[in-house]
Amino acid sequence: MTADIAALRPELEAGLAQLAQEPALAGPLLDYLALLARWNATYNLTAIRDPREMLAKHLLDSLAMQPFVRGLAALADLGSGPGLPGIPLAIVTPGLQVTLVESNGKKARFLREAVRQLKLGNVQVAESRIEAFRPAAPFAAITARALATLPLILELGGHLLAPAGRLLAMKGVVPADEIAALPPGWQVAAIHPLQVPGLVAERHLLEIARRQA
Ligand SMILES: C[S@@+](CC[C@H](N)C(=O)[O-])C[C@H]1O[C@@H](n2cnc3c(N)ncnc32)[C@H](O)[C@@H]1O
Repeated sequence: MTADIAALRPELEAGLAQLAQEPALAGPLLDYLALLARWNATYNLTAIRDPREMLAKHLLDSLAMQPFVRGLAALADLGSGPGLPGIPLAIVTPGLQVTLVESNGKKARFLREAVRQLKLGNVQVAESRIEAFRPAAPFAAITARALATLPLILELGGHLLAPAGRLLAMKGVVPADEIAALPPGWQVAAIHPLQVPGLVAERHLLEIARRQA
């Protein structure tokens, strides 16, 4: 790990404390950040290039939704890109199986390398279009961050959810227009404002579920 990334530890530990997470998790999270920053220099995996900025906008932003996946057995992170929010969630939630669904070849290659180097035994990589992905069993939840509108996410990945499963979508301001355009059979089950340490921007987690007959 380079010195500039190691120097982020106090800031990350403070953010983890604010999110009621163990400070000891800073180690594996910084290993992931270091790998992401290294690959990003060549492969352009994320537009955010400064590791310090990645800490709040990628790591802590992803972890702010962790209370809503705690207790789940398995989820699929759709359009995971460089593993967000799936990899930070998997690191801090070892009992959770996380499948990262990503169709871009170089991003999927990075994800496989991250799983290998960081020894993420609870993470699988599915290099696939979301809409073409056919897992052995449906998921209790699908996550999506910076992927698409709510209706499009459901169109692409609704088939991946178990009957009582939920889409957990990270958004900035609550997208009233997207909610109004939800496909028939789906409804908002909950909207949670999120506090992301180091970010002033508004963040929300939307839970979308099937309407019960
Ligand atoms: C803007 S990036 C967001 C990445 C990550 N979720 C994040 O929060 O940083 C969207 C990602 O979704 C992937 N993607 C878009 N449509 C997809 C599809 N239909 N199937 C699989 N991956 C898709 C893209 O390749 C890209 O990596």
